[in-house]
Amino acid sequence: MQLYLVTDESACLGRDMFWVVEEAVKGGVTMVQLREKFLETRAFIERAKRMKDLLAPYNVPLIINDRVDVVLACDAEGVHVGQSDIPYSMLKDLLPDEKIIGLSAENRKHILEAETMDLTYLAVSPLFATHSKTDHSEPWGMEGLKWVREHSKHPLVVIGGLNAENTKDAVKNGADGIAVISAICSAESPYEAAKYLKALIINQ
Ligand SMILES: Cc1ncc(COP(=O)(O)OP(=O)(O)O)c(N)n1
Ligand SMILES: Cc1ncsc1CCOP(=O)(O)O
Ligand SMILES: [Mg+2]
Repeated sequence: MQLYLVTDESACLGRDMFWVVEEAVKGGVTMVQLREKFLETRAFIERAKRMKDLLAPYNVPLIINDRVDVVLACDAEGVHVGQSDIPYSMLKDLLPDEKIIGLSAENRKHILEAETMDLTYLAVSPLFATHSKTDHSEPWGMEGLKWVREHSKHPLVVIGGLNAENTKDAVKNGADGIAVISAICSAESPYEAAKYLKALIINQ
């Protein structure tokens, strides 16, 4: 979870997304989320299976955005859901106990509600404004992250506008993991970008 890559084919500058992901994993990415907002179900499953085969030799877990059916169909390691997605209580019934569950929290109420949940991580979303998600809510900012760290028992992932300039600060203020789309997918070298971010996280 330390360095978490969220995929977005449109952010990959015309390069093959699987190539981008493999370079990023070689550079130090520790978890990958397949985020497909427009694919039909069968194409999503096929892509998820291919991604799982790519990640397995590196022991990097595959997380599926939004879709429990796709998690089950390709035996991915887990799911990431937001506040408008399938509710946590249903997820717990549908998924085997060992699956990773990540949940987005967009405000203080979400953080407090999550205290009774058995989550693998809670995403502070978004930390900063970003063009990679058009419908995001009001950013938490660094002060917001400090508040979350004081009030949540969960491992925290930050997402939204994370890059080489602000990663160290986010970790200092309570982030256990940094999740990115553009800082890796749109980097000239996804390998070097991941390596650099990973070093910032480890040596903070
Ligand atoms: C690691 C991580 N954090 C937050 C999100 C956002 O999830 P959500 O609010 O459900 O929005 P969509 O990604 O589904 O558009 C995420 N995907 N990953
Ligand atoms: C999927 C998602 N959820 C909250 S912000 C975001 C996009 C993060 O993209 P970037 O790392 O390019 O800011
Ligand atoms: Mg969602």
